[in-house]
Amino acid sequence: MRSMAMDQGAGRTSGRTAVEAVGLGKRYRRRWALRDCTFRLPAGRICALVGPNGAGKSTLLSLVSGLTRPREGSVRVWGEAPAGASARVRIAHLTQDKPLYPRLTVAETLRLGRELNPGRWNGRCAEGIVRDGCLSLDARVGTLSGGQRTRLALALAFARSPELLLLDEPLAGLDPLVRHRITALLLAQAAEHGTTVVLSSDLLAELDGVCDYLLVLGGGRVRLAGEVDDVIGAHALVMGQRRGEALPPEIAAHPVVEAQLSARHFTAVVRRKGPVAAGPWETAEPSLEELLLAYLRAPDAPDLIAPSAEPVSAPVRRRPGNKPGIPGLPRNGPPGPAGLRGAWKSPPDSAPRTRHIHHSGKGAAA
Ligand SMILES: Nc1ncnc2c1ncn2[C@@H]1O[C@H](COP(=O)(O)OP(=O)(O)OP(=O)(O)O)[C@@H](O)[C@H]1O
Repeated sequence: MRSMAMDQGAGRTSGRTAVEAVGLGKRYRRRWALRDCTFRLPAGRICALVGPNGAGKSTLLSLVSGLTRPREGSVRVWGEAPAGASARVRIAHLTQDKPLYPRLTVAETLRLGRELNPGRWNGRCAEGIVRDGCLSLDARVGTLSGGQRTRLALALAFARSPELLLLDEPLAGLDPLVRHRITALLLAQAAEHGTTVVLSSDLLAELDGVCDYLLVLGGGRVRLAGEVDDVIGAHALVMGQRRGEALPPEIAAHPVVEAQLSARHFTAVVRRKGPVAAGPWETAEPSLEELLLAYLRAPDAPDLIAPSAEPVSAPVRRRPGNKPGIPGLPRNGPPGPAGLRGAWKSPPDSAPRTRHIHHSGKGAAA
């Protein structure tokens, strides 16, 4: 699936900036939901927005769509304030509850969409999406399944011809087959119309191959941002036989994002400072899912803002201890054996497992 997104994206990627946030913060009463959020999303990307519950994903989408105003900092969409009239027509925001009128039929819903969006309603697109899902035009929205409602909501969103589409967990609650169909629909439509998409999702395994850009939030801040390939390429997954209490020093010499030690084996995701030394262990590139899981399990691991995600208008303010961007590493270090990723899915032994070691800086497992 990765190549699918990359191929579709390649032709429409440009140097333009779709979204740029600088020091963006939102506070609800006494608590910050999002703070010091700085990143750039280039146009034409399919960006995964990932983070644990309460990380601020919905808040960020609302700020980008202009639904909510920031408490501090700024966000620009196509260089403009998102709440302004000219930016607003270029943005579609599908919130988690996918607001639709249950008493209207599908046909009435599409008619309403046309009436509310004069001059920029693509009826052929909406009808095509509805027809491909075999939705009856006479069916009442209240009787549709979750997947059918999602399809109708996406039909409304794409028919508005947005240049930026913000989707808040559009795949939640759908069965795997429907998720696959909706994802394929999303990729095809985004490719056809050149839409920049931000897709919030906790279905980590399904983001690989769909998204070519990554924004990971945690604790109300940006933890990872940039091209998926750049971010993955800055890390290594190392696994081998355990010999002692700690990780081998050659591996612990790299900043350890997360390490797991079982009775006989260790696995670690490290931020590579250079090639990982050869030794009695295997080194591979982590999959997107492995990398995301490592960061989600290690909330104190250092943030990584790739150069591709640095705003043009202002430098990224780094938290103490965080290293800048990706240090121009050669990709991949020593290659792992073929099929390693598949094998990694199951634990390397069945001994009572696992000790998670989280590091915020230099690794030295204890
Ligand atoms: N309207 C609101 N009033 C008060 N607090 C809010 C409001 N909306 C969000 N919050 C708080 O802001 C924080 C971020 O919430 P947000 O919904 O943006 O996170 P999220 O990453 O989308 O979470 P989830 O994955 O559960 O949807 C949470 O602590 C939440 O309780």
